[in-house]
Amino acid sequence: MGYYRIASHLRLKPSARPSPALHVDAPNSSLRVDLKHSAGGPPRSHGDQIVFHLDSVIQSTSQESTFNRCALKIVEDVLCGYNGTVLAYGQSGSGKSYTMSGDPKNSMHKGIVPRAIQRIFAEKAARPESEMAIHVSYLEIYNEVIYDLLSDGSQASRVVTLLEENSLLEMKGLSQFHCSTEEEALKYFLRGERHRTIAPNMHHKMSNRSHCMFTIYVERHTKVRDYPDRTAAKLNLVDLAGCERLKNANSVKQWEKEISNINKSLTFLEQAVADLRRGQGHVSFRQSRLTMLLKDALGGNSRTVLIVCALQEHDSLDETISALRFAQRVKDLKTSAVINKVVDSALAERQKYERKIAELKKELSLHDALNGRVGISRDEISEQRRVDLKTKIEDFLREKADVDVIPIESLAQIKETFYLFKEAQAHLHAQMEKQLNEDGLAKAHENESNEIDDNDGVGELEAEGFYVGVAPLDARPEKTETQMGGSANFVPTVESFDEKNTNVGVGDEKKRNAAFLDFKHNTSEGTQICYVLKAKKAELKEKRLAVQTLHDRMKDCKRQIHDINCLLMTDSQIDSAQDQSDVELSNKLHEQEQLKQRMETAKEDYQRLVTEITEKKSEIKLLKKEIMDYQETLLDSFFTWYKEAEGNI
Ligand SMILES: Nc1ncnc2c1ncn2[C@@H]1O[C@H](COP(=O)(O)OP(=O)(O)OP(=O)(O)O)[C@@H](O)[C@H]1O
Repeated sequence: MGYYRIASHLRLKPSARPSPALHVDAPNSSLRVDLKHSAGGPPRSHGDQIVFHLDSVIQSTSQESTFNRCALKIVEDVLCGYNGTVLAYGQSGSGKSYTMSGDPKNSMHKGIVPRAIQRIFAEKAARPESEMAIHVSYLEIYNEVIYDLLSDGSQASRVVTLLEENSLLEMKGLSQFHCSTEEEALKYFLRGERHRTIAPNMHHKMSNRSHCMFTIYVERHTKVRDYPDRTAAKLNLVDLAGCERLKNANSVKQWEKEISNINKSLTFLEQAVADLRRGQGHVSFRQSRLTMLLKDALGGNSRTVLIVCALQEHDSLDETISALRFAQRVKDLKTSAVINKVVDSALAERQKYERKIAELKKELSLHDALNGRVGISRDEISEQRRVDLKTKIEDFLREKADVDVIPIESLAQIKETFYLFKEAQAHLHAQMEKQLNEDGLAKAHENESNEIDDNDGVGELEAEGFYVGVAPLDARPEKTETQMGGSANFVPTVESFDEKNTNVGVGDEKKRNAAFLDFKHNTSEGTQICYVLKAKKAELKEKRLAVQTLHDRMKDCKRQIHDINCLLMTDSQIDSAQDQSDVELSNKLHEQEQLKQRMETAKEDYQRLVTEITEKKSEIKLLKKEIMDYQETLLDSFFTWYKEAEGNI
């Protein structure tokens, strides 16, 4: 917050007959009044004079340079976010309205208000990167009542209620209008001008009988920054009613009341200024509407300029001196203006918590230091720290002798430790999965090659003759060097049949087949072997069906493992998002735990099924071997029986 002195300018209305008492020293911004010429009272001695030092003395100056000298800086300040006030003060007819309003439609004679509007809209056009919202309001204080000059209703409906809460003023009933263009703002200003209370007096026909305040509200939003800059400032342009001597006024009750109210409020204004100059703790701003409205302009959040308008005619010398005294007093006042930032409540809340967190961290580190816990960090852990921690966890998991415990250092470290454990577990899981898949494939391959075609039909009779069938691959004997060409593992082929039965010619085939059927069904030996063979084949069929069922279950199990694995992979991706709450994290961990349990169970089932299938397969293998042995026995027995029978014949 900075303190700013109120600038005080004097504008003298051009006069054909200026008082000889007034001596302007424009370069030194001063005015000397020779009191010996002062109207009224006894003549003063020759040396009586007062010199008033101001910020500038403006005489015969254009409206444009008056604006540039007195008001431009304030308007620029408003564009930067400061509140500003330009106050025109002076006796009736001294040129206050000319200075503030002038002739708004005439480029040469337009006053401060239209020029301020022009400057603000020029800035809006020149800075497209800034969003500017401009509103206006216009009020007057007439006989101590505030009226909205922009409202078209009856006088009663235009009354504005002034409320004060926590030193902040609220004007209930004062309309504000948004203006998109300079013309629009000017249109509202002219509308308000038409509603002002005016009456003729001895100085001129259009004397303003009220204090008027035209306010331009500028809300600015700079878009280029990360954190947007929003300012909301207002420019109060005040045209005070002129003080007037009651004896000069036409004696009409209405006017007497007006003049008395105007003079009273101006007296309160002077009192407030005097209190402020004396640095009095309590300043009586509440004595009038005017002082309440000008509280900030005189000592609060505003950059303020006073333009005292004065007449140079000799018969107005007393009023001019009193206006100059006022200007001199105001010049010493200081205000405390600040840039009016619009607070983004969400941002403010965040900043508040950030500050709170920083304070708590400081408190914690102090607490740690007092308890001898040195080197504990509660900040996010660094990348290097993470790598170290990972190595430590890996050593811990490998049960390295020197890492039997991971010391707790901070909450962030505990969280990170959990993540790293999870990462290690996921890695282990992926490895196991890979291994399992490899094993599973190998086993499946092995199982497939172990498949036995039980439709070999060895020893069965076909319609056309004796069917020796095709032995499955695994039914073939593993040929060793010594076994090459041997008959230990007999495979019944036509050749081997012939080999066993060299005496049986091909031409006897029909006879032999009939004898084989006879042997199987009508001899006790053949019937017995066939009975056992049939039972063994039934058992084989049953076992194959069981293997098929186990195979189906194994496929289901494999699918289940794959699905759970996919879920676990998805979860681990979600987990990498850092912005999860503790509750979400705990739910996620719980879900993952359940998935892992399901995975364990599925894997156990899978292993059990693999074992069962392997066992069943070896049983089948044995059974097939037995069947083949029985088939061979059947053939051998048949040949023996057949030979004997042939011999008998
Ligand atoms: N600097 C100036 N140059 C030319 N004309 C001026 C100047 N100042 C004032 N006038 C003229 O003097 C007349 C009175 O001025 P103005 O209405 O501004 O006085 P005022 O102080 O506002 O009076 P009141 O308080 O009674 O309303 C107007 O006709 C105005 O054009």
